[in-house]
Amino acid sequence: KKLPPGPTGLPILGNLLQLGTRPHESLSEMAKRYGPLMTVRLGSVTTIIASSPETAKEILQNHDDAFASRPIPDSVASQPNPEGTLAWVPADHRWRNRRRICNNHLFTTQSLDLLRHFRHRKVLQLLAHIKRHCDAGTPVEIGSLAFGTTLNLMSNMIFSVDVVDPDFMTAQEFKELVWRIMEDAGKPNLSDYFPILKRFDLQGVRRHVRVSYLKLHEIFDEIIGKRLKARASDKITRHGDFLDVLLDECQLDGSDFSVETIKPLILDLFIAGGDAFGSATEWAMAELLRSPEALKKARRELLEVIGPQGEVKDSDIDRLPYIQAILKETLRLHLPAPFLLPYVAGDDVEVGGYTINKGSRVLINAWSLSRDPKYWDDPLSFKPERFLGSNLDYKGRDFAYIPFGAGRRICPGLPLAHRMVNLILASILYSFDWKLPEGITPENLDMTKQCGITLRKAIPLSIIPLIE
Ligand code: HEM
Repeated sequence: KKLPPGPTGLPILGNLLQLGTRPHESLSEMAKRYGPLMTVRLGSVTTIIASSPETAKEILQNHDDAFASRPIPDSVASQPNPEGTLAWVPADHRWRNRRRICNNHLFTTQSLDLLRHFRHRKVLQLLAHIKRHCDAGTPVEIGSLAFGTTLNLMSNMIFSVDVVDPDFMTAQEFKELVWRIMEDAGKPNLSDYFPILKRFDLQGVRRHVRVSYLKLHEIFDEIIGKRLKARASDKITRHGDFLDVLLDECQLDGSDFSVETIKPLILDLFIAGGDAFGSATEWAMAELLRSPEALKKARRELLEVIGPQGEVKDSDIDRLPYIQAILKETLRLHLPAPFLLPYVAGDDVEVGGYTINKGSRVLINAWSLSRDPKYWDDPLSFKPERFLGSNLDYKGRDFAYIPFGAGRRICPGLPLAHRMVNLILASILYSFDWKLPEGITPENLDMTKQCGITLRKAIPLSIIPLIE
């Protein structure tokens, strides 16, 4: 069997040290030498890196059966009942069941249409908060505000309550706990590179992250407990939210759902959704403040479509091609998940004349695909125009551009993300003009990325809202 080629590594550590602080960049450089299907050894774990649209398509589409499962990171495994998650379980009947329920009750066009008023209300609360900063002339951290707005949107879809103070003053605990989990889960962890060392938890990641997991599970316990009590009484207690659906499922004969296993599923939705939304909004605004022409064009489109005295609604998004192009271009340059989520080979599979052995980890370097000069003209420049009049979108059909992944494990939140991030972006651009704080110019705005569970801006973007 011929393994894909790759760099020679050190004894024990393998190629771990060659990853550096920005693994998507270093692996992209290595792929130039070793090819679009490359083997690296990360500690004791053999990992295959796919870095071309062709190899990504082979893995995610032509052999999606063999690459349908994921390895579970040690930090995720530290929460109670980790087998209840959606993102980190093998693609078996339980995974299918969870995807079906999420798809049918959260992400269909019909359910998204029904929740329009929630999204609208959450965006109005965000705008009211920004207005206060505008009146005071103080800057806002736009990524963090978008993150909080998303958590409340999700918590209303799931539980019919706000988990973050909609005025962004108090009740930030939920937000901080989710943030802390993302920070901990995003740190390189020796237990994942040397599974034999797991039980020693040498960096204390498992112990540390478990505290946040337990606190969030406690918050969920309280909400679920209240709902169960109400359901047991005679009152009319249906809220029509996702928790109702999950509790109904728990009651079915032979159900693989229980009150314990729905908590990791709910948490997955908060973690997967919140950070990606926050990061996409923040990068889009950073790029626009570096490209005053694009910012002007976006505001002009909004004024023409919405008129001078209106409000952006989610039904307007289809009529805002330039805003949509800004989001697409942002996700091309700043994919929240540069390697998507990891896969594990369920079988020996032949790809491009090489064998990927059963049990190998597989990473798709989607960051590298969406900057490859073979497929993109002037790939490092921010040019939303490249998406205007083009059929290219992020639905996983074109393998040079897969910020939401592709194949059977493509992001289920894509339809919500499409509506919500476009709505937030359009609303904040329509209601305010924006400028950088004193001393920061479009040329010296720091765009350094920080690798964690997502690729965030290392220095949070702080910008000043204005009303003309
Ligand atoms: C800008 C927004 C978002 C981006 C860029 C994004 C991106 C991704 C990516 C790249 C994956 C991995 C796909 C793969 O491995 O092929 C993923 C998986 C996932 N995403 Fe998203 N996502 C976003 C928003 C959301 C939202 C809003 C939710 C839920 C409310 C969500 C829930 C999930 C879940 C549950 C998975 C795991 C699916 C599975 O393994 O079956 N995402 N997302």
